[in-house]
Amino acid sequence: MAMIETRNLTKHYGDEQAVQGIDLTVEEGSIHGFVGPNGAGKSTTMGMLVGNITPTVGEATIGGEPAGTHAARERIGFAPQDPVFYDSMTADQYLKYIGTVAGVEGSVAERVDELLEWLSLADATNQPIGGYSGGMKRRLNLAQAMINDPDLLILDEPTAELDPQGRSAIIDALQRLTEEGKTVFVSSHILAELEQFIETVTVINDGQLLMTGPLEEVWESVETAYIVESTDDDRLGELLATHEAVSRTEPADDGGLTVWTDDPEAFATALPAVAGDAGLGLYSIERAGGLEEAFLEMIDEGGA
Ligand SMILES: Nc1ncnc2c1ncn2[C@@H]1O[C@H](COP(=O)(O)OP(=O)(O)OP(=O)(O)O)[C@@H](O)[C@H]1O
Repeated sequence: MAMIETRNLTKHYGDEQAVQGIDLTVEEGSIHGFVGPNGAGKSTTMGMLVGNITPTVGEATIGGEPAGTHAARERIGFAPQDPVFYDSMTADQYLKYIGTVAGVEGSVAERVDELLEWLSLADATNQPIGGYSGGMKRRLNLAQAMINDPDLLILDEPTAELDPQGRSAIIDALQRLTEEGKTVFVSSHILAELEQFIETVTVINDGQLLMTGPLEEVWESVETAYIVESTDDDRLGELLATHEAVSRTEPADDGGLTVWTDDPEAFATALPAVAGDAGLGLYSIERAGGLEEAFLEMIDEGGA
């Protein structure tokens, strides 16, 4: 069942077409990446899903309920990109306040303790938030989004400006959430990081949808590149350059040969055969780049 569904979702600010006719579906229990460069329209789209921004045209539903209605809002936990905390409050005080406002069922204190423990903030519980590190504030932002045990978490760049340790703590928390059956919709422009844990992805640029679907489809939508290391890369490059399974070849920046193909299966068979016939040995072959390259290529092709 779809947790998020949008049809022709559109937002104009005067002449600024921030989001233009986005159609997307996010299945329940999945972890979905929402990717686009600065100003692409990610925050505006998230605002419309949460119900904080009214679409100019089109609609969004959350678990079948129209976005912005009470029934939709109570299923969502939202962590904005730039949360505003009360610096003089402690995490404990802040979360109890949020929990009371959100009408947490049962004991607010118990829920807050659970979240502080879960997000490794228990030691800092009684320190004022003003003294927290960036990583602690991001985790607190996630905790406030989770206060009501929502089915869907909408997170706007939850790992922005974090060091690798801080990022991995957040990614770890997100993975545990999907294991519990939650749906996570997470925006970022750190693509190399997103691709480690998302299952499906939506790519937007200039307010327009470039693709939405399984991560593998991003791979399939662009040419695949491999870095091959052999006993004679120059010779291998000459031989492969004319092969029908190969689009082009180029010496790789850090040694070896980069080979682009739009038919990876045919290339996998051709490579050892071509090398073998020429008496060349193969040391290694690995896939080059990642979602980052695929994404940049997609944006270029989109004419941005
Ligand atoms: N309240 C507003 N009034 C006018 N224009 C706006 C408003 N909010 C956003 N925009 C414009 O809409 C476009 C999309 O902005 P949005 O913040 O949704 O992008 P984003 O993908 O979240 O960017 P970033 O990664 O920088 O946060 C931008 O051109 C932005 O300047």
